[in-house]
Amino acid sequence: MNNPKKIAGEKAASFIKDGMTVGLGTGSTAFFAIHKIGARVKEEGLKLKCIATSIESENLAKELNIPIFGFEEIKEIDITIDGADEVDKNFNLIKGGGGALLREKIIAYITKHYIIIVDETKHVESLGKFHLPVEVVQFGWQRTFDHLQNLGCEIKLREKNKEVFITDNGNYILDCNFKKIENPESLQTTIHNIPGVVECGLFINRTNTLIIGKPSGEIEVLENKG
Ligand SMILES: O=C(CO)[C@H](O)[C@H](O)COP(=O)(O)O
Repeated sequence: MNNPKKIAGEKAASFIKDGMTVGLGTGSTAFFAIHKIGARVKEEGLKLKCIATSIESENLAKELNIPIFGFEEIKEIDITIDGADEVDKNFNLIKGGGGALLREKIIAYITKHYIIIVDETKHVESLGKFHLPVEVVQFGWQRTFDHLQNLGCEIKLREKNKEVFITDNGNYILDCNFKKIENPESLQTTIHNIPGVVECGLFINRTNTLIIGKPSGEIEVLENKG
């Protein structure tokens, strides 16, 4: 049995070429891509400029001697490799299961080639079985909760180790269970209009390449031509 996350992550790392600026994703699938990039930096002497989507990924990259830069130096990214919680047939995503959605989205929006790596269980017909993470400011979060609930979802304030989970940006996450999201684009607009919302985990029209790892060892690479 192959590890689908590992083979997808390692395949994605093979897209990176010497001299590129690279966005490093967050989560257990991105972990394998970052490790492979670290190995390529060490073995092939690749010269890269990398930026991470979370403190966790930045720390991992530093351990692997991957050069990390800030936004003072990086205006545009050649390739970002990141995981996702769900990917629909139109390449739209739910992200933020690991709580890094805001930084992930900022990085996605300056990326020329956005590569998403998943195992096949995450490739779905339509989004919504996975809860939609919404990052909200702490001030008045209960009222932001009410506005979101009025959209017809069940919501949980995210916790970790029995404490309220705090993002790298000092905010809370409300996990919104919509069951099925019929129109991700219009839902994103509606959520963005709620006061207190910082960002939501819908990534519309961003993915260029989807890499799906399977336990058989097969890797499917789908290009978004839309
Ligand atoms: O969006 C994310 C973190 O905010 C992750 O990319 C997403 O949750 C997938 O994680 P994993 O690869 O561990 O299943």
